[in-house]
Amino acid sequence: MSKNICFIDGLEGILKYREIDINQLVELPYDAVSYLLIQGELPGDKELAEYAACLHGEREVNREVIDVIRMCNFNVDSIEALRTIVSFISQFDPDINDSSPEGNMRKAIRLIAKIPTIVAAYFRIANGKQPVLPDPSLSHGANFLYMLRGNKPTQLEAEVMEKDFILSAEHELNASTFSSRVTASTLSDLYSAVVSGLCTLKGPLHGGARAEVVTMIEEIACPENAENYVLDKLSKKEKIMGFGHRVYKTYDPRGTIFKQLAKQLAEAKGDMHWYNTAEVVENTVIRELVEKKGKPIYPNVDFYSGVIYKYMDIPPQLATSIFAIGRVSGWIAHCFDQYEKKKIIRPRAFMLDEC
Ligand SMILES: CC(=O)SCCNC(=O)CCNC(=O)[C@H](O)C(C)(C)COP(=O)(O)OP(=O)(O)OC[C@H]1O[C@@H](n2cnc3c(N)ncnc32)[C@H](O)[C@@H]1OP(=O)(O)O
Ligand SMILES: O=C([O-])CC(=O)C(=O)O
Repeated sequence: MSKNICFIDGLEGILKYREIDINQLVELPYDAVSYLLIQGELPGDKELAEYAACLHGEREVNREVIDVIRMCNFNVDSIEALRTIVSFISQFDPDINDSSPEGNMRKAIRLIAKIPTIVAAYFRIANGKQPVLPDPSLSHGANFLYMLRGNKPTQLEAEVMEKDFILSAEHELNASTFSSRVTASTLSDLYSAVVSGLCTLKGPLHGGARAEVVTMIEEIACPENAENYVLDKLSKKEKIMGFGHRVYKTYDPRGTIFKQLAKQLAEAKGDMHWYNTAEVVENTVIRELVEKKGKPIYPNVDFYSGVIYKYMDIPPQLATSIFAIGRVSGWIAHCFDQYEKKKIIRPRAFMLDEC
């Protein structure tokens, strides 16, 4: 059942994937969480080894993909390229016309495995460098950073990236997952459903907020500027990116974990600057909106993840695509659930009044 994929208590700030709390999930490898979401239960050692081997073996992309990346416009957000290329690679998938559960699983593995390679290759080519071949011996997070930079990340950076993918992987019927499900509900193929998800994730009210957070932290530049920046925005009735949530009326549990990770990275790098800037933003928003106005506007999943990207030298143009690397497992879990239902999603227009 779709409600079994994810559980959110927006008042208590509890999040579970398949009945397992996010605080436990974040200690697992991304491959295990991806398996859990898609297969419905945690893998045993043998299942995990097999699933990981399949994923790691499917990371490479073909020559044509690199040729298309070279034709992209590098002055816009990377999600423009990612959306196009995911659509492009569907033509080369030998299972594109096989909608059996087995065919869909093979497509799922290729999508989860190749999206990080596409994002990293885009980044390297955009910066005048050659793409780096994936390293099958590395975890999802470590391999992504390796393909991005051309050298192995520190253990902490690899762990933070892995946890970012896990924390971003699933969130019930958020806008992009809903979009993917609607596409799957017509029995359209998995690539089309993932492209729908990517198009919807891009918006700044949803996954696009993470890129805006990175830009905002850069613009604020130092903790001394942060309070006035927030007060100025609020006085103009503008939103502070990375805050607020339709479901959480308390602190987002992923926000708490991301905040700890941001602090760990800041300490390890001996540079508290971005973390302290973010903390003043948070304290000001909470004082002005929660304490003075009683509005439940706390940091969401996009706030401290954006701060982490500052510490990992990840530019805003990559932030939404990196979110998608994690979220694709959630989209696929929902699509598989939807395929089983074999029922088209077709709400009536009056239902939009309640959204
Ligand atoms: C992965 C994700 O999608 S997580 C969300 C990522 N998006 C963002 O961070 C963008 C900023 N946040 C927002 O725009 C919103 O909080 C959303 C889209 C996440 C949720 O939207 P909704 O549930 O529709 O809340 P809505 O936008 O109506 O806001 C309710 C009130 O809180 C205020 N508010 C909500 N978010 C913020 C914010 N980030 N900054 C300032 N005020 C805010 C609104 O101005 C509104 O005030 P009002 O009642 O006085 O008019
Ligand atoms: O659930 C939502 O509405 C937004 C979302 O995707 C998330 O918080 O991860």
